[in-house]
Amino acid sequence: MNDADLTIWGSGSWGTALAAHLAENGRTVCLWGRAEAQIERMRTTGRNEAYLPGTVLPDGVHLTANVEEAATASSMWALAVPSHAVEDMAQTLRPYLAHVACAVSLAKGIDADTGRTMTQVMEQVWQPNDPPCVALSGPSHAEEVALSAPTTVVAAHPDKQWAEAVRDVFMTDRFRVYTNTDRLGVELAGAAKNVLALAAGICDGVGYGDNAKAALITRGLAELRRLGHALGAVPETFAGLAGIGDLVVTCVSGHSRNRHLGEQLGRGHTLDEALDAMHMVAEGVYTTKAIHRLAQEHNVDMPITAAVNAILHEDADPHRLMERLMARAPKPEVRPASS
Ligand SMILES: NC(=O)C1=CN([C@@H]2O[C@H](COP(=O)(O)OP(=O)(O)OC[C@H]3O[C@@H](n4cnc5c(N)ncnc54)[C@H](O)[C@@H]3O)[C@@H](O)[C@H]2O)C=CC1
Ligand SMILES: O=C(CO)COP(=O)(O)O
Repeated sequence: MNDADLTIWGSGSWGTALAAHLAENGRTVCLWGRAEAQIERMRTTGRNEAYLPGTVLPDGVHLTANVEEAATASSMWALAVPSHAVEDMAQTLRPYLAHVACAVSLAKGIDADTGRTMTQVMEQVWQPNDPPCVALSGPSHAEEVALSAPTTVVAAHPDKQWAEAVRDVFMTDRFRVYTNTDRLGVELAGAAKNVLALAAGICDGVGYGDNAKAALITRGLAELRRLGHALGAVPETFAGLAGIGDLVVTCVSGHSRNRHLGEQLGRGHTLDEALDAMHMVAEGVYTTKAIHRLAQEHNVDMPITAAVNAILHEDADPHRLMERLMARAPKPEVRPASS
C-alpha cells in the first residue's frame, strides 16, 4: 500500500480511535503498532480489545507492524505513541523521511529530561530534513471520537498552510479542526492539562467536592497562562480548545486516565500501586516533573503543579498541601501574566 491518506504510528486508544473515525469517513489509514501479535489479533477480530474495546475497525484501516510498509504508505505521518516514546519513534523513522511531506504530533506531553515539546523533539531528531511538524490537540477522549461523538480540536503550526493541510485530512462532520499558528501554546496547554487533571483526580479521591475542582481548573489555567507567557506562547491560546477546552474535559471526564490516576492517589494508593493497576498511559506522571522544572527555571509561580509534583514524587500528603495552598498570602485574582 502506498496511497493511504494518513499513517498513524501507535495502535493504542488514541491511534485506534482516530484511525477508526477517519476510515469511517472515507479516509484510508495505515495504522502501525509495534507488537506484531497485537496487530494480528486486531486483524483477526476487527477490534482493538486491549485499548479500545467495542470499536469495530472499518475496512479503510490497514493494519501493520512493519515500519517500512507504514512509512511508505502515505506522505502524512501522525505519531500517536506516548510522549516518552516519541524520540525513539522519530529515530526509527529517520531512514524513511524522504516519504513524508508533513508530520503530526498527537502526544500530549513534555520531554521529561529536556523540557522540549513533542514537535521540538521530532524536529531535533529529524533535522536537517525538516518535515513540518504540526501539533493536533484539544478536548478529544478516544472513546467518544471512536463513537463519532461531536469533537473539536486545533491543528497548530507557525506556518498556517501546514495547520490547514492537517485540518483537511482530519476534519469530518463530527471531528471539527480549527487552526492556530501558536504551536508552542497548544503543546504546552495539552501537556499541562494532564498535570491539572491529576490534581482534579486527587481532589475527587480525597472528596473535596465541586467547588475545589472548579478552583483547580480556574487557578490551574492561571498558572498555565503564566508559564506560557514566560515561554513566549500567545495568551489567547489558553482560552481555546487546547487550553480551557481540554482542561475542562480532562478534569471532569470519567474517561480520563490522568484524572483516574489522581483519584487513586487521593484515595491513599501509592503511585506505584496506581500505575500497576493501569495498562494505558497517564502522561501527567511524566510531565509534572518537566513542567515543575520549567516553572522553576523561568521563575514562574505554579503552586498547583508544585503540589502535584510533591504528591507524586515526594510522597506528600494531599490534605497538608491543600491547607498550604489555601493559606498562601492573599493575592489579587488578576495579575500581570509576567508576575
Ligand atoms: N486516549 C486519548 O483519549 C487521547 C490521547 N492522547 C495522547 O496520545 C498519546 C498516546 O495515548 P494513548 O493512545 O491514549 O495511549 P495508550 O496507553 O492507550 O496506548 C499507547 C500505545 O503506544 C504504544 N507504545 C508505547 N511505547 C511505545 C514505544 N516505545 N514505541 C512504540 N509504541 C509504543 C503502546 O503499545 C500502545 O499501543 C498520549 O500522549 C496521549 O496523551 C491525545 C488525545 C486523546
Ligand atoms: O487528552 C485527552 C482528552 O482530550 C485524554 O486524557 P487522558 O490521557 O487523561 O485520558
